Amino acid sequence: MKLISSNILQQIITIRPANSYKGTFGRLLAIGGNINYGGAIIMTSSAAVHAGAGLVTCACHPANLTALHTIVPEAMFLDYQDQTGLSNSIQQADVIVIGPGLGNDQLAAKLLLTVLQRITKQQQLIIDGSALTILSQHREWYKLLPPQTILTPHQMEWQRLSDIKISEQNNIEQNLKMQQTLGATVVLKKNGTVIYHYDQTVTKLAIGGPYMATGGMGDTLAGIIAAFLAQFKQAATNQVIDAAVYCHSAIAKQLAENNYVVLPSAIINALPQFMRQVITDA
Ligand SMILES: NC(=O)C1=CN([C@@H]2O[C@H](COP(=O)(O)OP(=O)(O)OC[C@H]3O[C@@H](n4cnc5c(N)ncnc54)[C@H](OP(=O)(O)O)[C@@H]3O)[C@@H](O)[C@H]2O)[C@@H](O)CC1
Ligand SMILES: Nc1ncnc2c1ncn2[C@@H]1O[C@H](COP(=O)(O)OP(=O)(O)O)[C@@H](O)[C@H]1O
Ligand SMILES: [Mg+2]
Repeated sequence: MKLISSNILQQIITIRPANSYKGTFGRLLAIGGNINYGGAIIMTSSAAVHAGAGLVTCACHPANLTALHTIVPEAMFLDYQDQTGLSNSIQQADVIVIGPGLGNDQLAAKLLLTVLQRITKQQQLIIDGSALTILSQHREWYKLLPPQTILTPHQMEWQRLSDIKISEQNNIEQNLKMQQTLGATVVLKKNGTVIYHYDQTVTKLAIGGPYMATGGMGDTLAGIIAAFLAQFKQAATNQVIDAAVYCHSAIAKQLAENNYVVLPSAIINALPQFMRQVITDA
């Protein structure tokens, strides 16, 4: 198991080519945000915009439209009940993230199945939050996961998916076995997040802390991972994921020097400056 070092940031976050446009940095579709959990998908979308994704569409319950456009007008809106609109957006996306605030009703399950059935090998999929819980309740869908899928469970979500109890989740071999069964990358989020990559390499995060224990922190991470995958296409996927996970906690750590608790929104706001600093320091 290899510790992720700060060098990963300089390796992945590079100067943007002059000859570029928004399409160069990826089309991202974020699906989630039911009537109760709109904040989750808004944080995911906002994190993705601030982390540099070229074009972000947020598919959620229409009750969240005004809040979405107030907080992050750069993001486009789609009613997640609009089947034609969703089909088109799925087709156009380079990266899809599904789950933050999606909830666990019939519509939510239908949305996840639609994505699993329509996604192609050229696109990348991140499954987070409620969509992980839904997946654990439909284990016959495990075989539908495209090989490049990234799962970002917290410990209870991992227990639901894998039947590995939280108390046994330090057992790397057991986690790796389940990761192989799923054929996906697993970002097992906790104090000392461990990433079980698709090729069975295992990396560990040694930064971050309890100042991050706030609702929305994982929703924000999902947006950062998605944005990094959407724009840093020249680099190896394993490293792009490690860089996104490191970046999220490195910003939190920096903010925690002056803040008792670090809000996900504060991490989001700090992203552009932090990423610029990485280039200056390189
Ligand atoms: N502003 C918004 O809109 C927000 C919306 N959100 C959205 O809500 C949806 C549900 O996601 P969720 O994570 O809140 O609930 P769930 O999956 O039931 O897990 C909680 C259960 O697991 C247990 N537990 C044990 N260990 C744990 C661990 N290490 N980390 C976490 N939990 C742990 C825990 O134990 P307890 O605390 O009760 O002891 C409890 O029984 C999802 O779509 C998400 O995106 C949130 O992001 C918040 C902000
Ligand atoms: N004590 C802690 N130390 C380090 N990281 C933490 C701690 N508590 C929470 N985190 C981080 O915060 C995030 C929480 O994710 P998650 O539970 O999915 O949040 P939410 O669903 O509310 O957005 C993860 O990235 C996790 O590693
Ligand atoms: Mg979560």
